[in-house]
Amino acid sequence: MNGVEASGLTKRYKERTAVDALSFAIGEGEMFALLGQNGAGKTTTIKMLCGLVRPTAGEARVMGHDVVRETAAVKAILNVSPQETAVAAKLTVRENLELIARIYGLSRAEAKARAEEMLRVFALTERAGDRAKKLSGGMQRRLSIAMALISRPAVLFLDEPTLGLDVRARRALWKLIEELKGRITIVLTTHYLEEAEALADRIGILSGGRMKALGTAAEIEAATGTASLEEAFLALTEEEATA
Ligand SMILES: Nc1ncnc2c1ncn2[C@@H]1O[C@H](COP(=O)(O)OP(=O)(O)OP(=O)(O)O)[C@@H](O)[C@H]1O
Repeated sequence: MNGVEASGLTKRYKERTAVDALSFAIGEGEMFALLGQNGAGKTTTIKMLCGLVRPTAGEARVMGHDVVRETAAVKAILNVSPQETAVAAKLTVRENLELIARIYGLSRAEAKARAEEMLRVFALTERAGDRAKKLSGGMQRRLSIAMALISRPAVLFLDEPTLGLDVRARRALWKLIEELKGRITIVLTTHYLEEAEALADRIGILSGGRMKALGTAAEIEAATGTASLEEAFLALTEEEATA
């Protein structure tokens, strides 16, 4: 079974086509990076895959469940770590984790146990009693991803997971994300091409709502006759930049 698949997936807002007939499949356990300039359609695509925005046309499935007809099932098996971290500033780090676990229906004891596990995995145990607003940007990102993972989703969407982080914090987060590789299906959006190259099994490049290329970094470079992912990206998104 594929982790995520889309067929002719389209979203139109009045005269603007945000996502234009996308068809692709992401294997179960694959780490997939969705790249594109601002306004290329990444967020709209992810919102449709999460059942948050209704497609104008086409269809999509998450672990075999249709995102429109089986929205509840889709929401139960995926989770999202959004661009703006969804951390409650006034709650402690541990409380944030337990709250999400409880929202997902875990018992108090289970929620506590999972929160401790996440604190350990994400190296936040020492800060567990601190209010979330006191954490550094890197720690808040780690907490945000830990919160998305506490429900043990089969599919995880990571929207710009390392936005605004310094080099060291970014590398630390890459390591944590890498450890998830193969265990769950991950769709990650990023503006950092080196992040996509470091983490993703395959990369999709969106421009003007269309998938301009899909494959490994090497395949995309070969298909565009370029020597780096950055050059390939610039070549594939040129049309949009001058439109
Ligand atoms: N609710 C909406 N109503 C009208 N137009 C929208 C709406 N949401 C998105 N759009 C338009 O759809 C297009 C794609 O937007 P989207 O947010 O998906 O891009 P993105 O690739 O995620 O960009 P970014 O990198 O800036 O986050 C843009 O032209 C945007 O203005």
